[in-house]
Amino acid sequence: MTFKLGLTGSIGMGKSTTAKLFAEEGCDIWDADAAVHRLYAKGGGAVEPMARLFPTAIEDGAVSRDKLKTILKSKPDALKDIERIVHPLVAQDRADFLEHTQSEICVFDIPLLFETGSDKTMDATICVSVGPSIQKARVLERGTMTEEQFNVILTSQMPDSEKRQRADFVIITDTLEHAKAQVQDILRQIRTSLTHA
Ligand SMILES: CC(C)(COP(=O)(O)OP(=O)(O)OC[C@H]1O[C@@H](n2cnc3c(N)ncnc32)[C@H](O)[C@@H]1O)[C@@H](O)C(=O)NCCC(=O)NCCS
Ligand SMILES: Nc1ncnc2c1ncn2[C@@H]1O[C@H](COP(=O)(O)OP(=O)(O)OP(=O)(O)O)[C@@H](O)[C@H]1O
Repeated sequence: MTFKLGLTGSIGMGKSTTAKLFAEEGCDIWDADAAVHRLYAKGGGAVEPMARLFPTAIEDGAVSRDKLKTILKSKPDALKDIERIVHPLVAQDRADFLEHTQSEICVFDIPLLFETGSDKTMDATICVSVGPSIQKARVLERGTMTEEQFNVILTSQMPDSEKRQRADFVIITDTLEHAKAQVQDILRQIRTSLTHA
């Protein structure tokens, strides 16, 4: 039996970075954002249904994120329609991964873990968090989003404070060394609970 550890956190809080730390400790990782990238790519499962609803978002047989962001700029509500197409396909990708993993502890990096109710399918949950000014600076430093786009995403997510309250564990992502120590401590606790189960 695989122990399923759900990893979440608001935009730019350090999910991918923390997931890599778990991978370094030997955990298999499933990444919801990476699944969306596969689904949007040429030949991916989301291309056809997205083309039906958002024909202008298709470029060279793939879903263009830039085009989607342009659509969202004039129509923020379109995010809900995108989610209705994408989320069931993402759920299928996750089920396929779970069927094939051999890992004792798997980490599921899911930005919308609590919003979609996926937390209920996990054995434990983690929220990564850091102060709001560091969060915003880190996202804008990447240069892939404007402040306006950052705000659209942020307001569509559950507030950080609520995620932290709901999660079984919180990892503060202020430095890599601190995050690594917290990852190792969580794994120690889970492994101890598994050997005593
Ligand atoms: C809005 C889009 C075009 C922005 O693309 P872009 O490449 O600039 O950003 P990226 O995909 O890396 O997302 C950055 C972060 O935004 C957050 N985010 C993305 N989609 C959503 C959403 N529907 N609701 C809330 N937050 C979201 C996540 O924290 C994510 O890690 C893209 O995220 C998208 O198509 N989202 C819809 C699919 C979805 O719901 N994905 C979430 C994981 S299942
Ligand atoms: N523990 C940490 N110490 C220092 N910097 C960190 C830490 N964790 C993440 N960062 C930095 O914060 C930024 C965002 O991290 P990351 O991409 O892991 O976040 P994310 O939550 O996966 O983002 P998104 O929600 O956009 O997918 C990156 O520049 C990363 O280097």
